[in-house]
Amino acid sequence: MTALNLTNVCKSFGSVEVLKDINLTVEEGEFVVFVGPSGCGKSTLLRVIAGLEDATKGTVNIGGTVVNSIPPAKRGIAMVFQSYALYPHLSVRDNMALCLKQEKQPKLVIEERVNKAVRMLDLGAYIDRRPSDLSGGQRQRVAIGRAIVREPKLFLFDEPLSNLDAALRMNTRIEIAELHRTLSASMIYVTHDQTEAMTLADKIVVLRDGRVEQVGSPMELYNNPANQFVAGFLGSPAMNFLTKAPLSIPKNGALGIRPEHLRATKGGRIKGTVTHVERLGGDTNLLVSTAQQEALTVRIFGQDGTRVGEEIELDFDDHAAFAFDHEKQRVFAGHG
Ligand SMILES: Nc1ncnc2c1ncn2[C@@H]1O[C@H](COP(=O)(O)OP(=O)(O)OP(=O)(O)O)[C@@H](O)[C@H]1O
Repeated sequence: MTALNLTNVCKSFGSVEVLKDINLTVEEGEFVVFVGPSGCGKSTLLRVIAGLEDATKGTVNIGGTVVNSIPPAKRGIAMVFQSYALYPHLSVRDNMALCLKQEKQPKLVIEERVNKAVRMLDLGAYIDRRPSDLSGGQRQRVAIGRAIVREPKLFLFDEPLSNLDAALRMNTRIEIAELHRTLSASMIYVTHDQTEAMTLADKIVVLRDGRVEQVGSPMELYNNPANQFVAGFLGSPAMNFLTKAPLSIPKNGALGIRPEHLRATKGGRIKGTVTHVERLGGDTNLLVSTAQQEALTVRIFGQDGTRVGEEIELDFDDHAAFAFDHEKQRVFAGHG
């Protein structure tokens, strides 16, 4: 069954059109990530699905029911916010149980579901604490627990890791992936972080300026971007775009080459000077200024001894390069 179906969804605030004709399907059990630059409409789309905003046009169908006129609490969804949104005066247990109490669920059911979520999220030691006595990561786990106990048809996450530091982000990311495997639930997750998108998603939806640019599995989008925006958005360091000779480049277009596909080699077609070296341990990133004054990033083996100021010759396999036309769309003739 389909968990979510969006048909021609539009959303305007006054005269500003924020979502433009969004069509999207989320299959049951799928982990779908909305990704895109700040202001592209990710959160608004999630809020329209949740019912916190009304769609100006189009239909929102959750689990086979059109929910446009159904209030958020009755849509069978649970949302986890960046800000946790916990009740400060309630304990962890009561924060998690509150929604079920409001639904007038039997006491035994509440206890069972809360205990199960507590075990799943390893929150046993904190059950009687208030949110103010928890770390950011623990608070976010409580917020996730509060969503789990509702046993929703669809989980919605709005940048849930943004307030956590780098190490905790990675741990919590893994926990969310494990949770998805355990619950086999349908999940939609909003982030502007492409690492989160690549590592968590079954399916990534790349949004830009209120429109869907491309939908696909992480590696589909990485290996087969439909346009220059998607190509440049996914991948770290980002794809290089060359626009000047001596290479064969579409008229007024660009040639895209990922940093890991460039290699230093004598007689290479791209000549340049190393302007900066970033040693990350396992990898090293070289910033190179080409003879045509274009900046390139090259990812090489971490132990390489290249220094700033060195002359360098670079090359790549032609089949690893992507050609984009003057409208930034992918061109397949001759490349890719
Ligand atoms: N209530 C509102 N009234 C007017 N404009 C709004 C409202 N909510 C959002 N917008 C506008 O809609 C656009 C999309 O906002 P949204 O928060 O969905 O973007 P986002 O992709 O989630 O961005 P970010 O990654 O920065 O959170 C922005 O230009 C924003 O200013």
